[in-house]
Amino acid sequence: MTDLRLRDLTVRHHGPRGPVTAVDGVSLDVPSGSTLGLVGESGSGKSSLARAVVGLAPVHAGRVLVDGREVRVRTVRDRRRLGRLVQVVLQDPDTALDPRMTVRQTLVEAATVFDRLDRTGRAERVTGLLGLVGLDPRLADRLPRQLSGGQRQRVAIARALAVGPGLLIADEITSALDVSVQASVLNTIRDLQRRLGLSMLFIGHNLPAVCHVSDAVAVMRHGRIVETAATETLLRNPRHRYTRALLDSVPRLRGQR
Ligand SMILES: Nc1ncnc2c1ncn2[C@@H]1O[C@H](COP(=O)(O)OP(=O)(O)OP(=O)(O)O)[C@@H](O)[C@H]1O
Repeated sequence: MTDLRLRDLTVRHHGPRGPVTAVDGVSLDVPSGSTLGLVGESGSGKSSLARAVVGLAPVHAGRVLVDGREVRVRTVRDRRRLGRLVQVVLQDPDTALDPRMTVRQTLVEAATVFDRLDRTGRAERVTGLLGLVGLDPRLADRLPRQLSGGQRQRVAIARALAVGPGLLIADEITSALDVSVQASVLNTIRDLQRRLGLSMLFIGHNLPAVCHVSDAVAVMRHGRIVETAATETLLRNPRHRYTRALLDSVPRLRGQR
């Protein structure tokens, strides 16, 4: 079990036209074993926040705390050490997976980063991981291009789980998928989070999808958090007008309330 806390986190990129403050003094908590949703429109800074947690975007100010300890990713060794606790799954499985590696090779590579496994152990781990994400073990010897988008995303999730992390950051993991498979991938990630007792930061722009998997939701706009509340509370009684606007732009959700 792993908890994540951000304190006054500011992320600043150095763009061609000068510095861009993508995340502006954000504080949030992902308590151990729970899911915090982070929702906001494109460009609100969600990915910059996620990337900063794992050292892929520059922390300009503020602190990232994992299990109460401040994280500073400066070296490959730092990133490796953090990877044992925190794994990220990104939007596009096509670019995340190596096209020349079979599913088995991808999963074995991830599973043996920290653990030594013999032949039997490797085979068992691959089967176990595929089962966890709802994939048929017979897909193990396929290449990514021989899988559907949804299957590829499940492989990316399995790879993230292979090291046994305590915290998963899911950044728009269903956005690139066909609408027809989005719900099943959402359900899979929600079940996994519960079964494995993972902590999760679930990032998306689709409020119903984010609410579906999250215990609490933080709403982000222009690099700032405008509202954080338990999911039920946010849906029933949104306080910020931007949250209300997000809710009102989803007719299906309004029908459900
Ligand atoms: N590497 C970078 N260099 C310069 N500017 C960047 C970089 N990455 C992001 N930005 C800028 O930071 C701001 C926030 O972007 P970010 O991708 O974090 O938002 P987002 O909410 O994740 O949006 P999206 O869902 O479209 O990815 C935007 O103005 C974006 O143009």
